[in-house]
Amino acid sequence: MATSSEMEHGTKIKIGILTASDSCFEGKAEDKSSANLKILIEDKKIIPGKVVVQSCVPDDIEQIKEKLTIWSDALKLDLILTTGGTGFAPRDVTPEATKSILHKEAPGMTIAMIKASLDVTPLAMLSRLVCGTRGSTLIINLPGSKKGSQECLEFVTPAIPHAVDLLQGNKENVVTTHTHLQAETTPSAAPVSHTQHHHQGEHHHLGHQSSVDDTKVALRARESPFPLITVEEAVDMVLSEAPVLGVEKVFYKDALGRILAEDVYAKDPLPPFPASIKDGYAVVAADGAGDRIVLGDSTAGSVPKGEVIPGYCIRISTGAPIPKGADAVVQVEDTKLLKDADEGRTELEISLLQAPVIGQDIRPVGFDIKAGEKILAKGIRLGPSELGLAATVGVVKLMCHMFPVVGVLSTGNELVEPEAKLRPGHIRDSNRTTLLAALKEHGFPTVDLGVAKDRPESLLEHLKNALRRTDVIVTSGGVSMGEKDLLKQVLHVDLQAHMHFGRVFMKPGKPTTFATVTIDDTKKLFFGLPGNPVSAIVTCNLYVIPALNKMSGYPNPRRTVIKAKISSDIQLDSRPEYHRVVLSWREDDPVPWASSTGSQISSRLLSMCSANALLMLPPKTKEQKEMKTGDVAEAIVIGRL
Ligand SMILES: Nc1nc2c(c(=O)[nH]1)N[C@H]1C(S)=C(S)[C@@H](COP(=O)(O)OP(=O)(O)OC[C@H]3O[C@@H](n4cnc5c(N)ncnc54)[C@H](O)[C@@H]3O)O[C@H]1N2
Ligand code: MOO
Ligand SMILES: [Mg+2]
Repeated sequence: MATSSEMEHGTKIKIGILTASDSCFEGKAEDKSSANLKILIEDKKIIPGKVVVQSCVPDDIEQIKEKLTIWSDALKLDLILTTGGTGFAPRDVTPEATKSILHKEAPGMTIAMIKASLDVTPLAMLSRLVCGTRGSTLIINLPGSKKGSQECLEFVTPAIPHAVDLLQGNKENVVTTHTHLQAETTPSAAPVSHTQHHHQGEHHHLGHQSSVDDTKVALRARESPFPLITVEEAVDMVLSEAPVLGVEKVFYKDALGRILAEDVYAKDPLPPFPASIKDGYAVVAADGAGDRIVLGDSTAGSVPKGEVIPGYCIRISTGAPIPKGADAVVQVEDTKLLKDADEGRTELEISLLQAPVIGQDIRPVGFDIKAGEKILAKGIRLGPSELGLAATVGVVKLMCHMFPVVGVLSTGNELVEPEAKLRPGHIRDSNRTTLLAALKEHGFPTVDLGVAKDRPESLLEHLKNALRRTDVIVTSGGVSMGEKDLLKQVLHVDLQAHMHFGRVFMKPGKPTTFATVTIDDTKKLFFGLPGNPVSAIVTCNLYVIPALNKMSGYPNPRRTVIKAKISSDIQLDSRPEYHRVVLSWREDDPVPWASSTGSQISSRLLSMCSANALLMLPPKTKEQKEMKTGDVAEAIVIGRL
């Protein structure tokens, strides 16, 4: 459901992907990067184009040059992406090969990739990516790794359609882009209306001027302008704003976790032929107990030859078709061997120990599923057995609700990548990892939007990029009262977002923010979660997951709430608390017991470790200051029980 940049651009960019790698060429390594780039372009539509050619060459300067030249001059591709061969290894020669065939270099694109990559890893300093044009073809070197190539491509995608327009001489598109750019960068420009906004939506990624003034720190608000609402009010608001997404046909193998949008009927009956329920002998029941001559066999997957007549039987396996003439199956345990031949290779005669009953151990046609029967109802979630049922009846394309694409953005000048060296004053970004994993665990497609700095321009740039690529944006940090907490202002002032709430009476998660923006008649949801690691994941569970459930078509998108007993006394907080607990069952007690994960300070992610529920504790009152061991409270289930 993410915005299709194809619609914005109108033309399809012809793209080639060239992998330069000795090991991939020799088949010693899998070329994951080029496959991923193709998915990004054709499925995720990050560029309005089509991959028309893909090839892998060794790290050989002549072979790389040859491909680039033919693809530019003969195939007249609009864009060539190379992946691999850009590092410091002796065989890495992609930049040299590229440079030697370019007519003009485009260092700005290289700088854009390196600048943004440096926020991800200091090793980006070693990048040697070259970009430029040959004739009307734009050539971009990307790193060899899947992650690196994806990130770098994403960093330059905002400029690609315009670059192609310029190279192709698409005057109309070029003029529109310039006009919008000028409008966007005029300092006195009034805040855009919704109509203007969605018009600008086509190219808004080309300028990131923010109207938020973050310089007058002394004059910042000393009180939050947002009313403190209850969690119930907040959840209701989120659910009433979240739209149920449209439907699409999904291949059954890709439909796990989707909500079915139309009933599914069986075309054929199951079993499609009368089938045996047991391994034994197909017989004529009226013949009674006693001896039978074995005529042959019927095993699953074959069509039995011959007909069973009184005095005879056919050996049969579970699931095999019942042969003509037979009306009962007698399991092998109820028979005795009378005569065999060829040292037991042939069964000649057996005896039935009991008289069979007509129809015994036979599944008639349509016993499990009748032809035309409704087997899956609209609104159900497609789990393993539902997909199996679709497979059984041969319905391989299922009409399902779309999944929302969810982007996760961290904000904060203090954040570094987990793999980077910790510098003074910095901490590692954990929220992005936690939130992306939580969303993935629920089956939603995610986009890692990286880290924005606590600056209006950086926030705006990241949010605009996110708006193009996702249906729902989940950010963490920057929503409270600090001088660097600018997210609410950027949403409101620069993006004209409708701010539904900005504070909730809860612990953790008080500054949780929810806003919506409508672009091209499509509503995008923003969840500005608080930066404290526990606050972020608790509020993701409380607000984001139900919203995504609703968007995906769940008839009941709310979280599951059960009752639990408290394992030890808990002091109540002045705010309603969502206390992290591990629920487990004790012998002879049907109600689970909730044991606290320890200190509940919202910076302590350890308090989420192993927690499978959030115990909903009421705020402290004069009358009640604590809850006692054995008291019952409600708990939101957030993990495996
Ligand atoms: N004057 C007030 N100060 C604060 C209030 C308040 O009402 N008045 N609310 C407090 C509450 S409650 C919370 S929760 C936090 C929320 O703060 P922000 O959402 O503005 O988040 P930051 O200030 O950016 O960060 C808070 C904290 O979390 C750390 N952090 C941020 N992002 C990450 C990340 N991706 N991974 C790991 N840790 C992260 C950050 O370094 C800070 O320590 O505000 C209180 N203040
Ligand atoms: O509401 Mo904050 O999330 O306590 O730390
Ligand atoms: Mg803050």
